Amino acid sequence: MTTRLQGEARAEALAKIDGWIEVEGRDAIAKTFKFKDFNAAFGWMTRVAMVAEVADHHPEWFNVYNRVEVTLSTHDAGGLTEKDIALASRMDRFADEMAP
Ligand SMILES: C[C@H](O)[C@H](O)[C@H]1CNC2=NC(N)=NC(=O)C2=N1
Repeated sequence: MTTRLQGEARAEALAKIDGWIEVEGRDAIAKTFKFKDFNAAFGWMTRVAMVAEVADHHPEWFNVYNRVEVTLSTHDAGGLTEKDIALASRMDRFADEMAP
């Protein structure tokens, strides 16, 4: 069972990902991604969905047109774990690959 990130390990993990904020009142991280248009946003979501399903670790997200608001937390652990950091990294990498 994955354990919640705390203390130094948490700080180190958060330092590895860019642009993610800690959600107030909940042990989770969040980031808003913006794309060229809806197709680009949905294409990115599709790529993320594939790796999320394989990892059995799923994002909470909300999409309108070219914007995707993402929140990551590990429900089973009741907070932020390495699984969230790993998914956040994949999301960032996929978004970078789509940049013009
Ligand atoms: C039963 C199933 O494996 C669990 O509910 C998985 C599915 N996806 C999940 N996603 C997230 N974000 N956190 C979890 O704890 C989680 N658990």
